[in-house]
Formats: sequence, C-alpha cells, structure tokens
Amino acid sequence: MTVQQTHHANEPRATGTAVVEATGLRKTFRLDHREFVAVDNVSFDVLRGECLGLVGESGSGKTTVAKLLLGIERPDAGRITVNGRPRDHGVTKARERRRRARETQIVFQDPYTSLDPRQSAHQAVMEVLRLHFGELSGARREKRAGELLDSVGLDTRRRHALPINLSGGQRQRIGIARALAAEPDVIILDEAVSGLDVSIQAQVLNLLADLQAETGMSYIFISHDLSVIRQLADRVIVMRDGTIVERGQTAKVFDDPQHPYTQMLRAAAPRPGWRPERRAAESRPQAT
Ligand SMILES: Nc1ncnc2c1ncn2[C@@H]1O[C@H](COP(=O)(O)OP(=O)(O)OP(=O)(O)O)[C@@H](O)[C@H]1O
Repeated sequence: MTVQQTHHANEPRATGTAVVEATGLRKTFRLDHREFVAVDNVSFDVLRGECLGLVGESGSGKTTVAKLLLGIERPDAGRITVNGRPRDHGVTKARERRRRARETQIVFQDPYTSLDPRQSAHQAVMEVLRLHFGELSGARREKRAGELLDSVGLDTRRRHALPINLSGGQRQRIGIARALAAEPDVIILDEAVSGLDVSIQAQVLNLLADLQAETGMSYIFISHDLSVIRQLADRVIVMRDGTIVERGQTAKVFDDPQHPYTQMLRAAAPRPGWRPERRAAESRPQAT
C-alpha cells in the first residue's frame, strides 16, 4: 500500500441525482493514416456528492474521457449532459464558457505546467473569483480567497510565493484551490496526486475528502493507482483499451474483481507490507 487510509473512505455521500450523464461515447484519433479508437461505447453517470473513480493503465482512455466531458475533444458518437444540458464541443461564447467552468473544473497531474509561473496562489485564486464572482466587492473576494487558501492549507508566506518556490504538493494545493474557487458541481482530478510523495499524497486525499464532505460536490477521480482510488471513490469504472471492462462499488470491485483485467491490475498493485526500500536494501551490496 503506498498511501495511508483516510478517515472518509467510501462513506456514502451521493444523493442519487445525476450531475453528469455520458452515453455511448466514442472517440477516434488518426495515427499514421490509420484510425485509432481511444474511447469506445463508454457510458456512465456521476451522482451529486459522489466520487467516481476511473482506473486503468496508461493509454486506456481515461484522459480522453475527461477531455470529452470538458468539451476539449469532440466525441465521434455519444452524448454528454451536465446538469441535464448537452455539452457540445466548440463553444466560443465567453458567457457559456464561464457557465461551464462553474459546472466542471479539472486538476491535472502536473500542477507546474497548468499554473501561470508569474502568479502566486493568491493571485491565481483571485483571478478565478474575479471571473466568476465579479458582483462581489473586492473585500469579499479577498476574504473568500483567504478562506480557500486556508482550506487547502497554504500558509500566508506560501500563498504569496511564486510556483517555482513551492513544492509539488503545495503547487497541487493551488490547483485544487483554484478549481474550488469556481464552486463547480464536479471536479475532475486527473492523476492529481500521482506525482506526490506518499505522505503528501495522503494529506491531499484527506483534504479532498474533507472538502467534498463540506461542499457536496462530485469528483471524477482518474488514476492508474488502485490504492488511491480505493480511498476516495464510492464507485469505480475500470477501463482497458478505451472500453469499460468492469464497474461497481469500489470495495466490491477491488475485493472481488470479476474481469481478468481487474484481477490483473489488483495482482500488480503494491499491497500493505510491500516495502520497496527493503527490497532495494536487500539487493544492495554490503558496505565493507
Ligand atoms: N490527440 C491525440 N491524438 C492521437 N492519439 C491520442 C490523442 N490523445 C490521446 N491519444 C491516444 O489515445 C489513447 C488513450 O489516451 P489517454 O490519454 O486517454 O489514456 P490514459 O488512460 O489517460 O493514459 P495516461 O494515464 O497515460 O494519461 C492513447 O493510446 C493515446 O496515445
């Protein structure tokens, strides 16, 4: 096991209302003049207040599903609705883009590339607040920025530092604070804790669970790491080569996987007691 257990794992929170509904999604790319199917016949919903896990090896189509949901990629077939409204691709009107940003936000794996290197955490959050809550006074927005940065645990000194002077975990917290600032219905977390040290990973997962309990928003949590999915996701979808091979309540799918691919993923995942450092020490030549 690479991360500690969080205290919120798999507590039922969802309300039963679907925020996101995806039906029959298909996405192909052209590679070397050949058609390549990245996502094929993928259907799922995300309930209000739930965390849906999307698990699968690299290249299984998880990020493509996220891009389809955000409207960054256009599906070749299928339909996506968010809060009952179809999510068509290629929206150009600023007002519609803003409305969508209030519905869905994404936090990427590498916060460094998605953050503006010239902006501090405070400035990044203020920018989102100005965009979405222009009707609030400057003082109210300042107060809200302070609350958001408090909630992700960035202290006064760090919230005014530039990203280059922060650790990976601290930068990830900026990404989360910025996503939260829009008060979205759904946050997509795409390998959002994968690059972090184990202890920081556990802190960020706990933070996400706490924030979800407070706000009732939904998460789509994308990861190739079964142990982090197990901690946060109520339900899980297992993807392989662009298709869903298994789905269900997270504990049930991981404790009793039915599909050979899920069984293989589980067998390949590090278990409690697995200590890479011990293996390394064992194979290291003895000092003389
Ligand atoms: N713009 C694109 N053009 C061509 N092929 C693409 C494009 N985007 C994704 N693919 C291909 O589609 C497949 C699915 O990619 P995707 O990024 O969705 O997988 P993933 O499960 O998120 O993997 P990872 O965990 O490595 O990000 C991969 O084989 C990828 O190379």
